[in-house]
Parts: sequence; structure tokens; C-alpha cells
Amino acid sequence: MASRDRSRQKSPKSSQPPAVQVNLEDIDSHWPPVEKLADETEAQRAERLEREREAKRVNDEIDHAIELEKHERRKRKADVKIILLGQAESGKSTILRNFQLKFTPASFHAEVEAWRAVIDLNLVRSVTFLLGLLNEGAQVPPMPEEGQLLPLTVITDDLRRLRVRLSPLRNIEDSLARFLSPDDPSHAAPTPSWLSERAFEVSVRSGSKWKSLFSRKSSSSKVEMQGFEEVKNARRVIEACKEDVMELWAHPAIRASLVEQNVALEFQSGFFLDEVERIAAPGYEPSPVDVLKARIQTVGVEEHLLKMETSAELGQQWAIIDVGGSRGMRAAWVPYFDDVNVLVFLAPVSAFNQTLAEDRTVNRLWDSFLLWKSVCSNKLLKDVSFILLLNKYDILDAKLKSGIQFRHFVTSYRDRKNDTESVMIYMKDKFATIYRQYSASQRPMHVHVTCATDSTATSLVLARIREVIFTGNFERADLL
Ligand SMILES: Nc1nc2c(ncn2[C@@H]2O[C@H](COP(=O)(O)OP(=O)(O)OP(=O)(O)O)[C@@H](O)[C@H]2O)c(=O)[nH]1
Ligand SMILES: [Mg+2]
Repeated sequence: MASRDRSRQKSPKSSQPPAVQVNLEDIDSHWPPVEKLADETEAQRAERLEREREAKRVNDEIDHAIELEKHERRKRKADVKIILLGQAESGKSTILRNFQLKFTPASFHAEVEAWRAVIDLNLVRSVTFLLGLLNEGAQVPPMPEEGQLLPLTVITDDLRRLRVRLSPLRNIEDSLARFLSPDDPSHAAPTPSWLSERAFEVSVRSGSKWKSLFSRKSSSSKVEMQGFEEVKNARRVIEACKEDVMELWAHPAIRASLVEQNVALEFQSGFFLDEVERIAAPGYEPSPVDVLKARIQTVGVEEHLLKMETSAELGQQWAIIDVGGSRGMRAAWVPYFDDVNVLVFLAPVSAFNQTLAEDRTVNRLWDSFLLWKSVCSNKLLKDVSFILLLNKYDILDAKLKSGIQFRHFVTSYRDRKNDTESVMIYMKDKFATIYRQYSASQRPMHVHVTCATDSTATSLVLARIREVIFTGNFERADLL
């Protein structure tokens, strides 16, 4: 699930304060979170206990699956073990792809065809989102809530024509999602009676092994072959719709509606509408940057074994653990903290004006700070090298330059300057303070400001992480 962007509330034109503000000086008083049980009736109590029993049953099942997985993992020994942590959409899987691009480039390039299907789905989802704005006769709630988008009131003939011509994309969206995530019943795009301001609310889940489907194509089953045909067909439809998609995305009424409702699609994950001409062209091969920009949600915990192809590490195996970051998935992380050498924590600095998809009352930046605090103080990680990546710097920069006021969302920022440098200094200081205060041991912490979709800049950061890994290993060797 993707998160919500509160740009609707923080328009520079609007004087209204945003609904979810945070004061970073309050971080102590809110941790650990306290359950509100006062005034609970008997019926509510019974309901809560039932919910807790069910949650325990699900937890026990997860624990069992984790134990099995742990057993399997112990059989495969890696030379280096890195864990990527952070909230959903912080960029963990994107950093993993950067690792693959830098250290296992041949395997990275071998997977490009699989990524094209994801990019196609990301693109189609943006188009069907725009088509939702042309939903004539849509049931509009009398009092639209925050997060609900309203369709256009006047739909001109050219838009009506585009709507008809682009309607095959709806079927494609469904077949691509079904192919990429066959076991997931929630793959299909939702058809709400009203629109959501998020274009990409439902993600395909990466646990469904879609990449391996492409690599063993020749030995695929009949059903899988049928799926490949649908993916190829989807490509043909996307190519045929290229001009219409460009016309729709450039249409003044569509743009005006998005501006009016303060929806900035370009800040959302998996945004490819500005590149339709290239992506929908016949023979399109995704570039490494396209692969880094694609969005696919991680569900559960995945361990990727990288057989290093670079000369310095040739022959080594690095295990990179990539986790699903939403709140419901965090309980599953802990068993993977065993034997970890390096922890890379991703904090998306651009998320200051967004709320969690899983809990719209929680500011995403606030959630990142709380998560950082609990990770720092975790005793199981006390011997692990810590690397903090302040990610999505480019989006933070674009948001501040567009006039969005940081202090409207982070009240403790007060009247400091609203420029990227000052905001970054402030955030770095907050993360470092939490680290100093709560770290389970005295160990160095490395901080980098990153844009994970920029492979060149990220490559330099990965080189530094490699140094930390080697230094860490030497320190361990010294202890022996
Ligand atoms: N512009 C920009 N986009 C980024 C950056 N880092 C990641 N993204 C994009 O943000 C989206 C989400 O990134 P992911 O790597 O899937 O996030 P994640 O932390 O793995 O999320 P979960 O799997 O849900 O836990 C993807 O579309 C990425 O391309 C960045 O620094 N700048
Ligand atoms: Mg992920």
C-alpha cells in the first residue's frame, strides 16, 4: 500500500493548518505507545480479546513459517549480511536494486524483462487513475472526506473520446497484476464509488516470485504461458494507446483538476507519465533508472543472495534482507536480526507532509523517527554497524521549492528557513540526537543523504558502505 500525500492541506495558497502535525521535541512523551483502554464496555472488551486471540493465532503461524525459513537460511552461509529497514516506500527495495546494479550487474540486466511488466503496470495504473477523473455520473459523497478526489464536472467531447479509446487499459491493468501476483486475491485495482487521491494504491506483491517466472520461461506451464501471452498483449495495447495517453496527460482540464485538488502525481511512486513517448514505444527496453523508479511493494521478508561479480568481492556471497515496511509487517523483522553485519536504515525525508497508508492519523516523518528510535535501542542489533540513509532528497527539494512549508507539518521547526539545506541540517540533527540518546551500544553511525533513483550518486554511497563492511569484518577478525 502506498502512503497519502497531504499536499491538499498544505497548499501555499491555503491558510488552513494540516490535520496531522508533529512536534519532534515531543518524541519522548509518545514512546512507547500506550493502548487507550479507558471507558471500554464489556462488549468492546470481548471484541478486543477476540481480535487479540486472532492476532496471536496469525502471529504463531508467522513464527512457525519464520522458524522454517531460518532453518533454511542457516544452511546457506553468506559472507556478509545486510538488513534494510525503514517504513513502507522509504526506498529499501530500490537500494537493494542499486546493490544488484553495482555488484551483480549481469543478474540485474537479466531481470530487465520482468521489470518491464512492472513498469507497464505502474504506467497503466496512472492512466486508469486519470480516467477516474472522467467518471461521469460517479457517486460523489455530499461531504467529500480528505483523500477523496472529485471527478470533472464538465467532460468535453475530446475527453469522452479519449476515455473510450483508453478503456482497454483497464483490462490490461487486471491481467498484468494477475500475472505478476497470481496468488494475491487483492491484486485487482479497487473500484471505489469515489476516487482516491493516490494513483497507485494497490501494489503487486513481490513475494509472488514474478521474476523467476521470466527466467524459466521455456519450462513454463500452460497457465504461465497464457500469462506471458497476456503480458505481450498488454505491451501491444500500451503501444497502440501511446498518443492518446500523451494527449490525456497533457489535457488542460486534467491538469487543472489535479492542481485544484492539490494532487502532485510526480511525487508519487511508480510515476512514468512524463516518459510515455519512450516507454510506450515499440521495442522499449527499461533502463537501469527505469528499474529503480518502478514500484512494487514488498510483503513479508525477503532474503536475496548476491553472488558478487565485481573483482574485489568476486566469489563472495552477500545476503541482503529486504523487508516489507508497513506497520503490520514489522513484527516479522526481529528473527532476521541474527548474524547481521550491517543495518541500513532508510528514512524518506520527503515524507514530512504525508500520512501512513496503514494509519492516516500518523505523520510519516514522525513514524520514521519512532521506528529509528526502536531500531537504535534494540539490543539484538548492538553489535551491528549502523548506516542511516536520508532518502528521497530530490522530492524533499522539489516540495520545498514548490512552496510547501516544512513548519506547517513539523511545528518544532518554528521559523527556520524553508530551504532544503536548513531542513536537512535539522533532520540530521534530530536523527543523530535519537541515536546518541538511545543507541544500545557505543558504535559509529554513518549518515548519507541519498536519492536512490540516481544510480551514479548511490553507487558512491554503496562504495562507502562496502568500506564499512570491510572495516567491520576487520574489527571482528581483531577480536578473534
Ligand atoms: N524520487 C525518488 N524516488 C525514490 C527514491 N527512493 C525510492 N524511490 C521510489 O519510491 C518508491 C518506493 O520505493 P521502494 O524501494 O519500493 O520502497 P520500500 O521501502 O521497499 O517499500 P515497501 O516494500 O513497501 O516496504 C519506488 O517507486 C522508488 O522508485 C528517491 O530517492 N527519490
Ligand atoms: Mg520494498
